[in-house]
Amino acid sequence: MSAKVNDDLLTERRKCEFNVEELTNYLDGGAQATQNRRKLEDKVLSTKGLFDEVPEEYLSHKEKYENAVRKAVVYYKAMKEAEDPNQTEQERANATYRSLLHAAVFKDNSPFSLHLAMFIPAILGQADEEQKKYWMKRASKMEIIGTYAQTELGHGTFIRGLETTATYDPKTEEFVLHSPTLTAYKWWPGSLAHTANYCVVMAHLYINGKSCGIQPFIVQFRDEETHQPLPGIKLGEIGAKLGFNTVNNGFLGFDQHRIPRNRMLMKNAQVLKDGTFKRSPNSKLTYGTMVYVRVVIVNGMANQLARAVTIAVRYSAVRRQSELKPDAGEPQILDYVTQQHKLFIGIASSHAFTLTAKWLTRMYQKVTADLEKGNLDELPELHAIACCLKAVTTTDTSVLVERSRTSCGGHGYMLSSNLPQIYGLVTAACTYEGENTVLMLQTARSLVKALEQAQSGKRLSPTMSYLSEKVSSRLKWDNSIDGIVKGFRRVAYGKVESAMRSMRKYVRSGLGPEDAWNMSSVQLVAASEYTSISEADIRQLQDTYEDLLGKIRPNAVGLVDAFDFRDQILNSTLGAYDGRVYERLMEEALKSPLNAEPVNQSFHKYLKPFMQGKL
Ligand SMILES: CCCCCCCCCCCCCCCCCC(=O)SCCNC(=O)CCNC(=O)[C@H](O)C(C)(C)COP(=O)(O)OP(=O)(O)OC[C@H]1O[C@@H](n2cnc3c(N)ncnc32)[C@H](O)[C@@H]1OP(=O)(O)O
Ligand SMILES: Cc1cc2nc3c(=O)[nH]c(=O)nc-3n(C[C@H](O)[C@H](O)[C@H](O)COP(=O)(O)OP(=O)(O)OC[C@H]3O[C@@H](n4cnc5c(N)ncnc54)[C@H](O)[C@@H]3O)c2cc1C
Repeated sequence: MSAKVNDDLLTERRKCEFNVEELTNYLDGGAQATQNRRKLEDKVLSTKGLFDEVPEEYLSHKEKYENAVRKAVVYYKAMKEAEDPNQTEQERANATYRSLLHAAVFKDNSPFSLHLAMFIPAILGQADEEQKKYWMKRASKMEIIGTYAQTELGHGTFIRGLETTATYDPKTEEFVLHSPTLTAYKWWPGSLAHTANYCVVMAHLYINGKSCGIQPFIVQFRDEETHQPLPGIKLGEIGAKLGFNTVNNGFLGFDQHRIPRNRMLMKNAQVLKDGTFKRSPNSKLTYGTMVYVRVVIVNGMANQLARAVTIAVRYSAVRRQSELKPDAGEPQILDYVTQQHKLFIGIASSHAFTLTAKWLTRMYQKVTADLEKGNLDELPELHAIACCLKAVTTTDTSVLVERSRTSCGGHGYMLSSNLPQIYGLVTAACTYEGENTVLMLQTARSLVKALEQAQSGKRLSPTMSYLSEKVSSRLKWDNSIDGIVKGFRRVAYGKVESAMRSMRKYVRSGLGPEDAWNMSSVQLVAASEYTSISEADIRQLQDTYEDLLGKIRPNAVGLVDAFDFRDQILNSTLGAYDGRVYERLMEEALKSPLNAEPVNQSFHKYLKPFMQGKL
């Protein structure tokens, strides 16, 4: 096997200064977890019918979807069969997330993703015990396929502005779902168009003409046998997109569609038979499914970034270009410090996101356990932090994946590199589950509140306590980890304080608080830094940084090998373990349908008559 591996990659692996397997074990959560994950991958990836004969990119829009449904079914069954009964559910989930197994099957994404990522979590988080028992029995076996239908044509961010109505009719003990306008149509939910037959719909509840806020309802919209849309349902697909083309995002309108009373998910708020409305202890609990997915996204970004950077680093070790020194031959492009600068930050960020995701997941689990006991104290903090980390990790990942793509030059533009598709997946996350600017502003809102509390002498939660630390305006720069953290805190404090000062200035000038907020919102999102780092500090930091790039250089291939993605999961001509980049590019090019015949019919139909002046 090693005879086939590219020589440069072999040399890189010999040069590596650390134990790659140890890092892999660390990422998996132990040596046993690595073994379990690899066993799962062996089993699932040996399943027949899981892979494409014709590359996904050469299929039509309709064929792509149909092929994705075919593969989703085979993949789901393979995953079920590969389940190890001796493992806990958490261990199985960890192995699945870490391996990114689905990426071996879908270069895009699965038409079942919303069922697993949102429909089931919405039932778990929003249904009462009886409802949970009934619906989970069906949903967990996929007897029904569901999605999460919140966003409408007219409103995504502003949930309180949703127009779909659910009007309670006490006579029949039913809710009447209705889309009063075009902009009330549900628009975007994945799987909605042709895959799912049920969904959790977020709609504005009215009882006796009185608004009772946005509530979740479980709605059947297709017949379970024929899959035909039910009466009162208007349904379709929203069309081609930058990515997510196999996810089957759809639209859905209701025309006075009736559902029984027990289809409102009633864990938090309830409607009794006679129409009595029992309020939720906190109206924001209805937004719980989104908080959960924001937490999951952070880990998803760490893995997708690791995948992109693995492809780009391996390619950069194989690719030789230009000259560094006369007559020294063409160097590996990984030897250019600019290339290291583009890529090593991706490796580091992936690790940072992995650790952050672990921390955030623990926080989520704790707050959720508290909520079950009726303690809502830490919900605002979880919301603020999940918003911020979702926004920061998706923004950074998009930038770093795109940088990985362009760092591969022309070959990174090829769909066969898989980098454009990975970009399509991660950039979507900047918008879905809360548009990033909007989420940053949610965090800013909590920070401003916290600073006000700090200034009035109140104690802050641990994650925001830096706002009450006494900070001198002239920080003495220190390049240690502690020093850098202190520097960040100083910058963060400065940003919040400056935004707050700006808001107060606008209020003093006569603006209302909402307008003052809007005027200061650029500062609130990315306020200018009153940082006290001097030019000399920056120069020193830059030297340290270049030094670090040099230290990482011999370990770069080892570091990405440690992510331990199989070739099938990387799904890339540029990133395979053996580095046969050029051979794979040619093999894939030959799969283009245009290469099936030496002369295309368009020559005789259009080009020849055109070139001969006969057209
Ligand atoms: C394979 C791909 C590669 C990546 C892998 C990733 C792996 C995982 C993903 C798997 C695939 C998933 C596929 C895609 C799924 C996308 C699904 C969607 O987009 S579904 C659609 C997703 N759609 C969205 O995400 C919509 C985004 N919009 C929103 O979330 C809200 O409307 C809002 C938060 C912006 C405002 O809400 P509004 O009601 O106007 O509230 P106000 O501003 O007036 O603030 C009032 C007070 O409430 C507080 N508070 C607010 N929220 C919460 C909370 N959750 N909790 C607690 N508190 C909360 C707030 O702090 C404030 O407190 P205070 O200051 O007064 O004390
Ligand atoms: C791939 C993909 C999959 C999706 N899947 C689903 C799904 O399964 N189910 C579902 O229900 N939805 C889904 N969505 C919808 C998604 O959740 C929304 O698109 C998202 O919440 C953003 O809302 P919007 O499109 O209304 O953007 P808008 O809110 O209209 O944003 C447009 C611009 O306005 C700005 N803006 C809006 N409000 C403010 C504000 N208060 N302050 C400052 N700026 C503001 C934003 O920053 C942005 O620049 C999906 C979206 C995508 C792209």
